[in-house]
Amino acid sequence: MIPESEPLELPVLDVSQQLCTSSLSSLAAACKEWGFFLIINHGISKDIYNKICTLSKNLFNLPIETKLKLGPLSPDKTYTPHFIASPFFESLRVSGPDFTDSAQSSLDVLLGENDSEFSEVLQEYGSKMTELSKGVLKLVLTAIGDGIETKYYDSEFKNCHGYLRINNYTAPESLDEEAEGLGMHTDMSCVTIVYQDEIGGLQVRTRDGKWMNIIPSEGTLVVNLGDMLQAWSNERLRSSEHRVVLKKPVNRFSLAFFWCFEDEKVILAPDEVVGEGNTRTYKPFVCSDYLRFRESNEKGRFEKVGFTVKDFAGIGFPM
Ligand SMILES: O=C(O)CCC(=O)C(=O)O
Ligand SMILES: [Fe+2]
Repeated sequence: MIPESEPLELPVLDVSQQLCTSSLSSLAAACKEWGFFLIINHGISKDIYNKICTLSKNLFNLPIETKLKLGPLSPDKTYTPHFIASPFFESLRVSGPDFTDSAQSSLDVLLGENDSEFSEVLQEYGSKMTELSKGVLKLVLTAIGDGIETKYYDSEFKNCHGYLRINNYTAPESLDEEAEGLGMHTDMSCVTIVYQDEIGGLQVRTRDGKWMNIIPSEGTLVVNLGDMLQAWSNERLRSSEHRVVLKKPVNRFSLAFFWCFEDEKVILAPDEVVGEGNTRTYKPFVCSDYLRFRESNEKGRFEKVGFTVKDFAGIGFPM
């Protein structure tokens, strides 16, 4: 069994403030070392989480036959049933930029009717998370080097898009051993912003292989850097390896907002980001080819680390 890490001071960023040089350098260190950090004062209210949680529970409580109308064999494929990622995990995807439309079409299939309250609240959440993701990404780029954000944000990141996964973890019946709610994985995004409810269970892996608990705290969101940023930055930014463990016999709820490059984007670290005298560690690749590689590969599928962006495009890593 892998030991759990001693509690360490986690990087917390106040995103309502202009960051000073020392906060930027601790942000850069956190992004390189951990691949994640926490944010506060992000302007997303507790109220919106409660609403999404309550409304989503009604959907997850529908019979499985109904939910499977959006399952992996359906045209929409927006619902991931239990036993794909883990026996406990199920998830509904809502895609931007028109979150209302995406939520509405899922609801039409599930309920056969409109639920404007649900689609409106998801639109509000999606728009806020879009703005937050852009802001967070700009901060990360600013942190990794002078002028990087100014030079590359517009040219490289302006076509990014977001989608939301509403995750529901059913309560494990027996807790003789900790149940794995979601196995260790990396996200395929540039950045992912996660809200976890008060149950907790999100863990991030340190470079020396220890698991660090991310204790939930009201008003705090978790930012995980994803594979796309790891490759684009030539590993100056680390893709966070994380998982969810279920330690209590209760339902757990989370929202993960993925901010990603457009499918056709060719990912190649700019020379200035690689830095003089450093070796390039990734071949250029098309974003959608990597997504397909992860989906089609048993070990890379959904949530299993085994085949990641390093295996796909890392120089000196045979595919
Ligand atoms: O449920 C969580 O806290 C994390 C979910 C997650 O990592 C994901 O959906 O990729
Ligand atoms: Fe994740």
